[in-house]
Amino acid sequence: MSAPAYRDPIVLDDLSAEYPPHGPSSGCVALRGVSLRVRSGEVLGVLGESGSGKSTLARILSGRGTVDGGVAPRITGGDALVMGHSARRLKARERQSLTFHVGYLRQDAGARLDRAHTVADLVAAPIYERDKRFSRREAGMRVASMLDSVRLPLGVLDKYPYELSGGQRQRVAIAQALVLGPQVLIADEPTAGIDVTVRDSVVDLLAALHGEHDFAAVIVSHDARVLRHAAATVAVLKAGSLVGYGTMQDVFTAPTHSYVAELAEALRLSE
Ligand SMILES: Nc1ncnc2c1ncn2[C@@H]1O[C@H](COP(=O)(O)OP(=O)(O)OP(=O)(O)O)[C@@H](O)[C@H]1O
Repeated sequence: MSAPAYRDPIVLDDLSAEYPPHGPSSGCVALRGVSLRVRSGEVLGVLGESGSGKSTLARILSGRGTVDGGVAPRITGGDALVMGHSARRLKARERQSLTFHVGYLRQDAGARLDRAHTVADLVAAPIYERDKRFSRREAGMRVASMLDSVRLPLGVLDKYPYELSGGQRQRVAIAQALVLGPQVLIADEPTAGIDVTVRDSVVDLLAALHGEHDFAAVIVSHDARVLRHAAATVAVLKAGSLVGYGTMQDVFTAPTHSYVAELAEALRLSE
């Protein structure tokens, strides 16, 4: 299940994607000719208003296809290469390899943790999904070390999601996304739904984990302030098109689109 040779973990080449018509839904173009790349160890922030295509992009990059049994986005033009795998032509075996190497923190991940399982079982789940006979002892050690990484006490191991705060649940979800030691992390709105007082600590945690584990990451947010400390480069989407791309500094000091100028102004006001 090794990945093909590649230079940059993520390369988007003129990527267009849409949701095909489904039942009463008439379908929708979600991404329009997006090109960008994420280099090894780089953190890219993806910004955009609601409906701009951020989650669609995250979903495609994660290699997971559909979530919640909904319609999966279909690539209609260009391609996304993730660790050398073409998202457009992903075979089942390649998908397995990709999902092993790419951690995915889906939108509302903390809130969606299965209430019927303890933290220990939830964080270990990706390990046993891969290998049912994996050593319990080794998995336990890995889970404990992940909890430590996400700054949670071992006392939460036997707790259920409903016994934790929103911020703690999100940390459990982050531990789950990282337990297989991915080379790429895709985090979709990691601070959404979390109390404003702990929002910064979740972003700081992601930045610290990135420093410790050196994965490449794509962090999606509708809020530029969330990305300010975590991402060096940023891609701004508007109605599925890329309207800003480069270092945070370049994108916001010389905006090339009125929407990016609005974001830059909001950032300045929040300083
Ligand atoms: N399963 C789906 N079926 C049909 N259309 C969809 C589906 N999911 C998203 N869309 C549409 O695709 C477009 C992009 O949606 P997407 O969820 O990627 O946006 P987003 O930027 O992540 O928004 P938000 O910040 O609200 O999560 C929107 O117009 C949305 O209505």
